[in-house]
Amino acid sequence: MTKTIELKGVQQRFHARGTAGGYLTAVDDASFTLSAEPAQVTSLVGQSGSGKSTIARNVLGLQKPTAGDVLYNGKDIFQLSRAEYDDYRRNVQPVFQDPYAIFNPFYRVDRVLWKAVKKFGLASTREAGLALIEESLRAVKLEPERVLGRYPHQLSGGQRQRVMLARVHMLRPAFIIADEPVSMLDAQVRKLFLDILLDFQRDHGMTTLFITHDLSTVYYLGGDVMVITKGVIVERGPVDTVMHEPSHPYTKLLLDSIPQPDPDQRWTDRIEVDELGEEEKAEAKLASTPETPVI
Ligand SMILES: Nc1ncnc2c1ncn2[C@@H]1O[C@H](COP(=O)(O)OP(=O)(O)OP(=O)(O)O)[C@@H](O)[C@H]1O
Repeated sequence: MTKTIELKGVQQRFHARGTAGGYLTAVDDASFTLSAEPAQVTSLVGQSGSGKSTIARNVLGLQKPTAGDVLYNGKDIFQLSRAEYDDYRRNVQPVFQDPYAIFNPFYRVDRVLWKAVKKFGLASTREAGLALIEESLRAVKLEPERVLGRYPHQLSGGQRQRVMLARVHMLRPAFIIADEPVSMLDAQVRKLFLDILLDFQRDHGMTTLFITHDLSTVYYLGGDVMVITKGVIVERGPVDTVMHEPSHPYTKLLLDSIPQPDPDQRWTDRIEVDELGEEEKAEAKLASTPETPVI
């Protein structure tokens, strides 16, 4: 059976002071399906505060939607049996913007890889485990001898991100949920990271939900795109079609806001953020206690 992740009418509300009704609708009636076969890249693009990370958290089971369903292979992820849950945890892997939050600064980076080997029983001997770790580090263009034995602060942001990709490579999940994974990386390392994701799709059949505010990254990845604004997915389709023939005014606005390298054509347009002020949004976010994702 083809593995699937399906969102059906997902709505996420948060309590927020100073808003109409005392709550904020971060995601409204979101529905889409990700399928493991054929492997695909689907991007979710929208401005800051549009609800992208909330959808990622819903898909990863870190946030239970106020309404609607998140289904894994047709079953509600919040009601999986033990065996189904284990399968889901192995096959739906996150990659976040800042992997620094996931590494424990007191342990060498090896630990995150060895934990995956042990937790998911990937090797029966230490030698086999090490061979697997080294193979996966090489698959993400890292030299094992330059990474193993180091502490997180001794690696660059791009190297830390790729250690997380090495972990994904070891697990071979059906799905990667990548939430702004390249927004802290420079252009060259960003391209390297995106190429690795495309390799994973082509060579290992991994399907990625790629969350970003950056249309040029979406364009590079290809595949399908969903455009989200104010919690609502307003447009979706193949990247080429959406980019060249956008049908929703918001998509047109996003496209118009891409800076032009032509000095005679300066970037002057601003994108208006939604009706909540930035301060209110920041306050609403602060009011909640962020959970540290456990992987
Ligand atoms: N736990 C929470 N409690 C209250 N409000 C929240 C919570 N999480 C998110 N929000 C609010 O929901 C809205 C959507 O936030 P979300 O983080 O999903 O947006 P985003 O598109 O990922 O933005 P960014 O790109 O800046 O991360 C924002 O207005 C945010 O302040």
